[in-house]
Amino acid sequence: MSSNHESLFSNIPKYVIIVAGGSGSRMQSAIPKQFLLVNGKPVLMYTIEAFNNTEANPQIILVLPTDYHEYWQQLIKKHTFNIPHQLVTGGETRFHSVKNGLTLITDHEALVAVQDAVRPLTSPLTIDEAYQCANEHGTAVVAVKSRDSIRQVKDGKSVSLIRDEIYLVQTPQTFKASLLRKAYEQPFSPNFTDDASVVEQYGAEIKLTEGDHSNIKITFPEDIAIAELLLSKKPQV
Ligand SMILES: Nc1ccn([C@@H]2O[C@H](COP(=O)(O)OP(=O)(O)OP(=O)(O)O)[C@@H](O)[C@H]2O)c(=O)n1
Ligand SMILES: C[C@](O)(CO)[C@H](O)COP(=O)(O)O
Repeated sequence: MSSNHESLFSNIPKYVIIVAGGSGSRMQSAIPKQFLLVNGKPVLMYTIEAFNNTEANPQIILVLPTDYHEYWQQLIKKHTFNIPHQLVTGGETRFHSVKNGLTLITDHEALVAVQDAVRPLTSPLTIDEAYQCANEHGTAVVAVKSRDSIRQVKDGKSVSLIRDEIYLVQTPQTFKASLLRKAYEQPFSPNFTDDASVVEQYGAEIKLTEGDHSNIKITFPEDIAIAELLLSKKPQV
């Protein structure tokens, strides 16, 4: 990033809404997966640290399940975690949790990233590139090309799709605040599986930025072991 670019960029307020309001039903753990320990540290702390290590240096809004605010305070103390952030209560679905996070952002000129709390391997470079792209185009969704061949199953029949046209979508998903707020005023649809689908339904074009196959979402029990391995190979900042 050139210094000119950087100074232009630094004038714009930036936020990240880290959604950690889910229950992690597929993980089947005693506590929601965002609090599980990976190499001794809660998943969520890695995710917050990644954003804290960016040039963008966004204000952090953390969406937590209602019942886990006190638990989070205990974790903060135990791990002497001191990255500043604001807390919001989670909603019934990811969509509603993002909406709750957006209530804290009144600045329409800002850039807002939405990040799954359970992606502890997102790199600061990926995050900065996404803010940059959203600054230029209004939208930036991190994605990777499929490494596998793809077939679509419909009405009991499977057809091959052109692999080079298929991207797997990750987070962060970053937008101009005014656009994201308007998009999230739409009524909820079960097809809203991420922020891009909400903003696309509102009518905006979605720009993709390059992600990384290691930016995994911790979803099933085996993902904890994969994250432990990948994080142990990552240089700590
Ligand atoms: N009501 C919800 C549901 C999900 N999320 C967050 O959205 C991210 C991605 O969702 P997912 O992996 O599906 O998490 P869970 O909903 O917790 O998992 P599951 O679907 O297995 O129950 C997670 O960081 C999760 O905490 C949220 O903030 N509020
Ligand atoms: C937002 C997301 O991580 C992009 O890949 C994904 O859509 C979340 O899906 P989930 O079913 O809520 O885990």
